[in-house]
Amino acid sequence: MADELKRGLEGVLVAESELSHIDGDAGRLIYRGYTIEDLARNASYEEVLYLLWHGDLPTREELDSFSSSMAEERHLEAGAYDEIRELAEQDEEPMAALRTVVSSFSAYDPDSDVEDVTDEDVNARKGRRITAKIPTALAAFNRLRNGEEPVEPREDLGHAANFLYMLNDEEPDEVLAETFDMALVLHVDHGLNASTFSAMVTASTLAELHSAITSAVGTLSGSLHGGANANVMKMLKEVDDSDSDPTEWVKNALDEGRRVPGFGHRVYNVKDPRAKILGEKSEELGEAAGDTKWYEMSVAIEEYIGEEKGLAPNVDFYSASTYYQMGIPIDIYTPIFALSRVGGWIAHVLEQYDDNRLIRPRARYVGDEDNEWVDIDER
Ligand SMILES: CC(=O)SCCNC(=O)CCNC(=O)[C@H](O)C(C)(C)COP(=O)(O)OP(=O)(O)OC[C@H]1O[C@@H](n2cnc3c(N)ncnc32)[C@H](O)[C@@H]1OP(=O)(O)O
Ligand SMILES: O=C([O-])CC(=O)C(=O)O
Repeated sequence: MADELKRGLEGVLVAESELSHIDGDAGRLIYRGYTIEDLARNASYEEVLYLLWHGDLPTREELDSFSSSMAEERHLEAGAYDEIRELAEQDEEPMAALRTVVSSFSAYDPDSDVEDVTDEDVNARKGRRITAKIPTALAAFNRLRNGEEPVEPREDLGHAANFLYMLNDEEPDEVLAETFDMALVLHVDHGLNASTFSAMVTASTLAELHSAITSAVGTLSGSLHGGANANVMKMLKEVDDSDSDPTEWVKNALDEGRRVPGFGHRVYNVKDPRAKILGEKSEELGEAAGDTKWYEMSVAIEEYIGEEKGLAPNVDFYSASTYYQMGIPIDIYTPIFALSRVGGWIAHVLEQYDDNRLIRPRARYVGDEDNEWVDIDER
């Protein structure tokens, strides 16, 4: 057995996947062979979900039927609303609230007692339900913590537009709906990122889908992963409030040994292609509002860190100013990442079930050997 230690599993191949591929030197990302640029420009979130879950792009008829079957699952049971109300009253942190709610979805899932956790038809239904209900739960949580009543989902709106409608109790205009839909497409899958791997590890024990997705939500929340998008916006606001030059501010942060959120990546050695697309969106939104301050500040930081540290922005860097300009509260940026990424988690869990082997690496033991037992009263 090889004894080479790979800290953080860097570069280690642990599975075969047909879902997404990252060329980290070229800055290229594909889902099932389609470039992220083509998908972002042309496909809806539902269309990409279908591609990931079913293997091919849907025909118009297939997409209509798939989208309706998702929309039908958007509602939440009364018990789920009670739980969300309680979490909002306790002022729970949004990712923790989401993790709890996603876990509890299994209590209301009509397929939860099916014994074969790998059953494809059952998992297709469970996957649709989990993905369809997360936006409803997140929008309800956000409203309840602000003292507002939840807005019931509408089945006549797309996945992205319906979320914004439930969040704001107002149908979004076309620009907002399309921008949000594109952001969901950009975030849905990304190889074996930490949260996806976490879902796969859980599934590999033959735990069922809700457990795998709950593991993944917890893993996404950390500041080295999905949690970085909210930290980027907090940083931009801190820079703005300090009235200092963005590059001066970042220089100080780096001198203090701080990590700058939204920069660096385990796989990309160049700019993340998703950051390019989101950067353009951020600029467009700023221009439409007549204020490109956030975009310009971001560009100044990107240029400085590129020159000084050779680090490029990842997906979280420009999603921050994009969401901010859409009026989305900063502390739900990471739950929104989960709202999209759940589609990728499910796709990878289905692949895992399809060709399962328990995931169980080893650690090199560096602890004591041959200690003598000492009775408790003699220690
Ligand atoms: C959706 C996503 O998950 S995208 C990633 C989101 N996370 C962030 O944006 C948080 C900031 N970024 C980081 O912390 C890292 O770049 C990670 C976690 C994304 C990747 O980490 P790793 O592949 O393990 O790289 P590692 O942590 O070894 O960093 C390599 C070097 O670059 C430096 N570095 C990496 N990212 C940053 C950063 N954002 N700011 C400052 N320095 C950084 C490290 O300090 C390290 O330098 P050293 O070798 O002198 O110690
Ligand atoms: O791939 C990764 O390690 C992190 C990332 O960009 C993502 O999950 O989208």
